[in-house]
Formats: sequence, C-alpha cells, structure tokens
Amino acid sequence: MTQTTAIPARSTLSDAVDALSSARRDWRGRHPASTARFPARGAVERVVELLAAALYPRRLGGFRGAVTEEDHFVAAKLIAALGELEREIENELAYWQHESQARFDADQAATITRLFAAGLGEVRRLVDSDVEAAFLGDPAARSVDEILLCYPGAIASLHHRIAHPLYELGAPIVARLISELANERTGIDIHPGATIGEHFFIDHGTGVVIGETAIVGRNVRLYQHVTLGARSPLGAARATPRDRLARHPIVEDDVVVYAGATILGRVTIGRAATIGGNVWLLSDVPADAIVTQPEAQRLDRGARDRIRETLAEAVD
Ligand SMILES: CC(=O)OC[C@H](N)C(=O)O
Repeated sequence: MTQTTAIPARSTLSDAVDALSSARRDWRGRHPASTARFPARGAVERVVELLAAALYPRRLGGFRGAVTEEDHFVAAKLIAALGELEREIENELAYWQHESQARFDADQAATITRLFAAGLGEVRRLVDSDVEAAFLGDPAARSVDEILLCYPGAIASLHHRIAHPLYELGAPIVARLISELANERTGIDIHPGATIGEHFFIDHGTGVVIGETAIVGRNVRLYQHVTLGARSPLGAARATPRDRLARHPIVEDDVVVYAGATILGRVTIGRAATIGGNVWLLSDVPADAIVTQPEAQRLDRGARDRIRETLAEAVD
C-alpha cells in the first residue's frame, strides 16, 4: 500500500510561518539572549552515555574484552565524552555571554572540562558508595551489579554525581540537562546544585524531589515520593540572600525518610533521625528522633456504619 503525505496548501503554510515568525519576534523583544547558542540535549545525552561507559566499561559500556584492554577502551570513551562536553560547555558560556554581556576567557570551557575530568575518580567512588548503600539497604537486591544496571536510585546517582561538579564548575545548564535526563529516566528529580554525601540510597525513587540548596549527609536513605523542598516559590518576591541560597533542608548523616514525606524550608533533620511516611514537616528535628503521622486506625462498627450512611446519602 502506498502512503501519501498531505502537503498543506501554500497559503496555510505561509500563514503559519508568518505567525511563528511574529511570535519569535515578540519573544526576542523580551528575551534578547534567545538568539544565542545553547547546549544541545542530544549532545549532552551522548556525553552521559560515553561517561557512563568510561566509568563502568563492562556494566554500562558493553566492553567484553580482556582486563588488560580496559584502559584503552576507557581512554577512547573519555576522548569522545570530553570533546563533546567541552563543545556543549562552550555553547553554554556563549549563551551566558550573550545574556549578561559577561566576558569569559576563551579557554574557560577547556578549563572546566579539565577540572571535571580530574574529578572523575571521585565521581566513580561516590557512585560505587551509593550502589553499596543500596545493596546494604535493600534486602530485595541480589547483587551490586543488579543495582548498577537496574535500580532507578543508582541511575539517578550516576547522573547526579556527574551533574553536580559541572554545576559547581560553572556549567549549570549542561548540569541541569543531565539531571533532567535522570528525571525522564527514573522520575527522580535531583537539582544538580544539591550537595549529597556518600552512601546515598533512594529506594524505588519515583517522585523524589531534591531542591537546589539541599544538603544531604552521609548514609542517608530516602523512599519514593520524598520531597526536600523550599517553602514557597520566591519568584519575583523580595528575598534575602539567605532565603535564596538556603531554601531547602539539611539532612544530617544516617537519616531515613520514608515514602511520601514532605520536608520544606531550611530545616535541619538531625543525625540518625527517622521521618515516617507522609509526614509534612516544616521545622527542625533533633538527632535520633522519630517523627511519624498517627497510624491509620480501624473504625469500630458504629463509626463504620455512620460513614457508610453518609456515603450512601452523598451518592443519592
Ligand atoms: C524543590 C523545590 O523546593 O522547588 C521549588 C523551587 N524550584 C525552588 O528551588 O525553590
């Protein structure tokens, strides 16, 4: 069977092109930087794939050769990853230059890339520690390799451990593209600015949100739908630097936060505290404390019948 593609009438097409051109002109009147260069999503995605292969040649890179050949494979992946990363950082710096009239040294993208590359050993060490934390923390895990290959928490950790140094080195859009790739892939939304200690484990993970200025200690475990958020969108509201720079919680070492807990604002959850499921928390919690919602209760027969009657009336 042949397929035909409907071509719009010439006037339909030119009307649409004109309308889009006028929308672009309006937008650019308000946002002059929008004709600048930007980092490209596809390129950043390739960088992450190549870095994952360099960090974990066998498990994430598909390398099947001899151990003596690994370094060669890793070097090839790194050359490709760092070249592409430097180009995307150049695009980002061109954007900031256009937007803020700032001037950057011509070799700044190369410097950021070099410093990032120098930290890759630490990136691998941190992801390894997160994988080990998952193995210790989840009785359902069969092996550390299963975790690295399959667990959303490990995928989010890999992306965050790459994105955070890029954010700190001055490439926040490239970093944000990486964190959004993780969000697309896992439903775990960690802002690349968040500072997270080693042995971090997010179990299941779907719906977890960790904001830009959150500080998370070592050995912290979170379950699905946990939010470490800010108290209100500051938007254009007048705000002190502290409001802007310290919006999210501090979670100290060895804390566990169960599913659905929402912790908002610059509060401190003290060392080894446990936060129960669905807790809504806007204040500090001392070390070793346990904070819970009242447990669900089974209704006695009278209360149950009254509710049934109310529901029946509502349906009528
Ligand atoms: C996670 C969160 O608090 O989001 C709110 C807003 N994006 C902010 O960073 O303040």
